[in-house]
Amino acid sequence: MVGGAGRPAGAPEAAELEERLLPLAAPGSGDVDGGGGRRRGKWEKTYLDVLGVCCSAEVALVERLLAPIDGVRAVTVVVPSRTVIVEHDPAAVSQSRIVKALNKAGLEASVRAYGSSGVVGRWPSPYILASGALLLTSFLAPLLPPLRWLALAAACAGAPPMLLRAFAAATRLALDINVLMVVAVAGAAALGDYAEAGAIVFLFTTAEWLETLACAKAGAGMSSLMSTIPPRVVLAGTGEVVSLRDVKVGAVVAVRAGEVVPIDGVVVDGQSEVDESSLTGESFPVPKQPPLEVWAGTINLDGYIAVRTTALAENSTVAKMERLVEAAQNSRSKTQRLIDSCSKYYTPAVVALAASVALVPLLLGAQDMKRWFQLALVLLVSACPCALVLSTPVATFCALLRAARIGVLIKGGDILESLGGIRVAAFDKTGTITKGEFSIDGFHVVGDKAEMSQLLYWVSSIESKSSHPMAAALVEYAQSKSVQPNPEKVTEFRIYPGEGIYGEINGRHVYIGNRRIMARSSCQTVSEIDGVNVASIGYVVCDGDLVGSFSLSDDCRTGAAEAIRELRSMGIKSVMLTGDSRSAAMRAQEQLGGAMEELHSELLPVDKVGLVGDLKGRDGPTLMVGDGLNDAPALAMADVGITMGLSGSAAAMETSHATLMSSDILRVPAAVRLGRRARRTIAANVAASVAAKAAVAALAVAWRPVLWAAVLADVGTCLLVVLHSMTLLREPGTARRGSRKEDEACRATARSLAMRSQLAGASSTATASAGAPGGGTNGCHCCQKPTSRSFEQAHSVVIDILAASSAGHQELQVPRTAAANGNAGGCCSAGRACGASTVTSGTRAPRKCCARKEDGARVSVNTACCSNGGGAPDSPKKTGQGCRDARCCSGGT
Ligand SMILES: Nc1ncnc2c1ncn2[C@@H]1O[C@H](COP(=O)(O)OP(=O)(O)OP(=O)(O)O)[C@@H](O)[C@H]1O
Ligand SMILES: [Zn+2]
Repeated sequence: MVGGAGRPAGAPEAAELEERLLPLAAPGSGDVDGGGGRRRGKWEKTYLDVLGVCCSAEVALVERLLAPIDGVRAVTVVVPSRTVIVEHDPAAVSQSRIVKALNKAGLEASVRAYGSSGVVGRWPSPYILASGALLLTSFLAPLLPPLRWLALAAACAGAPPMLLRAFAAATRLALDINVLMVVAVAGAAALGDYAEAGAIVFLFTTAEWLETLACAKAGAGMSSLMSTIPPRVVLAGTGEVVSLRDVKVGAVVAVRAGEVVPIDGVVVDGQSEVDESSLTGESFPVPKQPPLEVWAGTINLDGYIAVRTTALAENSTVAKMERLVEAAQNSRSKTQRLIDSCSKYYTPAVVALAASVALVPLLLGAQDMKRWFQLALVLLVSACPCALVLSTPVATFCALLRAARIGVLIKGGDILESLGGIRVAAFDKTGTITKGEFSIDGFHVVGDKAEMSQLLYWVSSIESKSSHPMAAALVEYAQSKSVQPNPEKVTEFRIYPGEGIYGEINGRHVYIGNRRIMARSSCQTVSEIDGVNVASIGYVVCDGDLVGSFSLSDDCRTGAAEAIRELRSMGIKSVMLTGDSRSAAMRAQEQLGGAMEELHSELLPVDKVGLVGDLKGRDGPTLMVGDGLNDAPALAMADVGITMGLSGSAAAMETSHATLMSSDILRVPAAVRLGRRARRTIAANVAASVAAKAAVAALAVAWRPVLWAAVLADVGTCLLVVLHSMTLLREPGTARRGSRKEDEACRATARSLAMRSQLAGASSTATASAGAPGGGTNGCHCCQKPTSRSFEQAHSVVIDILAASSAGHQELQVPRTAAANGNAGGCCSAGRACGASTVTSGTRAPRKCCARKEDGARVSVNTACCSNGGGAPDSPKKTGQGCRDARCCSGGT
C-alpha cells in the first residue's frame, strides 16, 4: 500500500466491511450470533473461513453440502481467500448448523469473527506435527528395522482430516484431491511402501497448511484496502451518538481529527486534511473545507470537520466499491472457465488411465506387477488438476487487489485479462484529459437585442440545470459579475448531447452551445467566431438571433502527457475523442506535447461509439477512458471502459468495466501494465503446473514411479502457483520506486502550495476543484500548460470566419513532431506541437510558439502560449488566474 499513513492497524477484511456499514442490531435485540453475519431483510449473509477449500473440487462439494439445506438461498465460494459466503434465513438455519454441515466433511469451517481479518496464520495442526515427528523417526529404520512401522503410523496420524474430506466427497460422488490421495496412500501401504505412504500424507498436509498461510497473507491485503468505518457517529448539532445505520441523508455529523469519515457527504464546517488513500490509492492528504466532498472510509487527519451526508451508509462509495470487489472475485475469467471445464474431464480421464494401467497388465498376466501398480498410483496422484485450477483465480485475486490499492477498481478477471491485451487507448477530452474545470476567457454581447446583465442572467439560470463542466464555469462567471441565477424561472429545459442546452426563461427561447446548436436554433445570424488554438467557443441564441458568445478553456490534467507517452512506450496508440470543437482539441493536444496520435473532434455521443468500433476493427482491442457523462455507450462499446474519478457519476461507476478512484490519469498505464503482468503470471502458472505433471509422468515411465515425488510435484506446484501469484501484490523492481518517491514528493509540494493558495482565499480554485478529490491541485508538472488567453487577445488575432461545415466530425492524423519527444514538463514545450515558428529560450522571456496558418480552414492564428509570455502586455489577468501552476516556474505568483 503506498500510503497507509494514519491507518488503524489491523483493519478488517473487506468482506466484513459491509457489516460495519450495516451493523447488526444492538445486543439484546434477538440477534446473538455475534459475528460474521450481515442482514438484508430476512436474509442474512454469513462469512465463513473454510480452510479445507483448496480447488474447484471443493467448491462443488461445499455447494452440494449447503445448497440442499432449507433456508439457504445462495452459496458463494471465494477460493483464493478460502471464504464461503452463505446467504440464509437465520430463522430457518443457524450459522452453527452451516458450520456443522461443513465440518462434518472435514472442511475446517468457522464463522468469521467480528473484527478478525479472515484466515490468519495458524500453527500446523497436531496431525501434521505428529505425522512429521513419526516420519522423521522412521528414517532411522536402517539402524533399527522395526522403526519402519512408524512410517505407517505417520500416515495414520496425519490422515484424519484428509479421510473426513475424502469420505464427504466420495459419498457425494465428487472425485477430489482428498479421494485421490487416500487411494494413493492406501495403495502405497498395500504395496508395503510404508515410507512412501507416510511421506505422501506428510507432504500433502504440510503443503496445504503452507498454502493456507500464503492465502491468508494475500487475503490480509484486503484489510489494507479499506479502513474501519465506525459503527456509531456523532451528530454535529446535538452531540448525540447514533448508530451509523440510522443516519439519514442530510444529517450533519461531526468528524474529529484522527477519525474515519463514517459516511459520504460534503464539508459544511471546519477544515482539515483527509487521507483518501483507502479509496483513491493517492497517498497524499487532500485539504478539505466547505463545500468539498468527503467519502466514507477516508481518514480525517488533523482538524475538525462537520459533514452533511449525501448518501445512506449502505450506499456510500466505499460500500459500493466493496460490493464490486467482492463480485469481481467471484466472477470467473475466460481462461478460468476454460481451465475449469478442461479439468472436469481431466480428472476422470487420468483416473481411468490409472485404472487401466493397473488392470490391463494384471489381466494379461504381466511379470512386474508392483511396478505397474506404482505407475497407476503415480497417475492417480497426478489426476488432481489443483495447481492448474488455482493458476488463474489466485493471480486474478492478487492483481485485482493490487489494482484496488492503486485506486483502480477493476470488475473481474475478464476485464483484467482484456486490459493486458489493449492496443489502442481512446480518451474523452473534457474531464478526462482535461480537468473539466473551465475558466471563462471572455463573454460578449452580440447585437443589441440583449444587455450583458440580462444575457448573463439567462445563461446562468439555464446552465444551473446542466451538469456539463462548462455550466459550472458559466454560472460562476455570472455570479462574479453580480448576477444571481434563478433556475426556478426556467420553465422548460432540454439537453442536446454534443450540442448544448435549451431553456425557456421569461418567455424567451434560449439556446446555449456550440455551432451545432446554432443550426438547431434556426439562428439567422451568420457571424461566427472560431479559430484554431483558441479555447472552446459557445454561442447564445435567443428567439432565433445570436445574442452572445463566450470562450472558455480548460487545462490538461497533471500527468496526462506522461500517461500517453507511457502508453506509447508500451506500444499502445492514443486517440482523443471529443464532442468539443477542433480548436479545443488542438489546444489540448498542444498541451500534451503532441502525444496523441489521432484527434477526433465535434463528435456526437453516437459518433464516439462508431469510432470506438472502428478502432477495434482497425487496431485491435480498445480501451476507452471517459468521465461517463455522455460517453457511456462508447465506454460500453470498448473492450475495456474506464471511468474517471470518484465523483464521476455513480451510475458510470456501476456500468463501466473499471473505475479510476482518483483523477490521476497515470493510473491508466499502470492498470494496463498490471493487466499484462497478470497475463504473464497466469501463463507461467499454467505452464508450471502442466510441466510438473508432464515431468512426473516422464520420470515414472522412463525411470521408475516415485510416488512421493508425484505428490511433491502436485502440492509443490500448487504452492508455487500461489506464491508466484502473490508477487502481483507488489510493484516490480526497485528502480521504479525511486522515481515514484520523487514523483510523490513533487506532488506533495504542489499540494501544499495549492492548499496555501486555497486557504489564502482563492475560493474559485476551491469550488472549481470540488468535483474531483485533489483535482487541480495535485500537480507538479509545472507550466506544462500554456495559460488561458483572454478572449480579447484571442479576438485580436483570430478574426477569420470558418466556413467548414458542422456536419460530420473532423479527423486529424497527427504527424509525430519533435514535440512528441519533447519535455512537456518545461515551459512552453507544449507549444511546439503546432509547428512552432519562434521559440525564444530563457525562462522569463516572452515566448511565441504557436504561429500557424491553416489554409483549408482559412484560419490564422498568431498567439503566444507560455505562462508569462503572453506577448500582449495588456492582459494582466494571465499571471494570476490563467497560470496557477506558474508558481513554481517562470514568474510565478
Ligand atoms: N451545458 C452546456 N453549456 C454550453 N455548451 C454546452 C453545454 N453542453 C454541451 N455544450 C456544447 O456541446 C459541446 C459538446 O459537448 P459534449 O458534452 O458532447 O462534449 P465535451 O464534454 O465538450 O467534450 P468531451 O466529449 O471531450 O467530453 C461542448 O463542447 C459545448 O460546446
Ligand atoms: Zn490439488
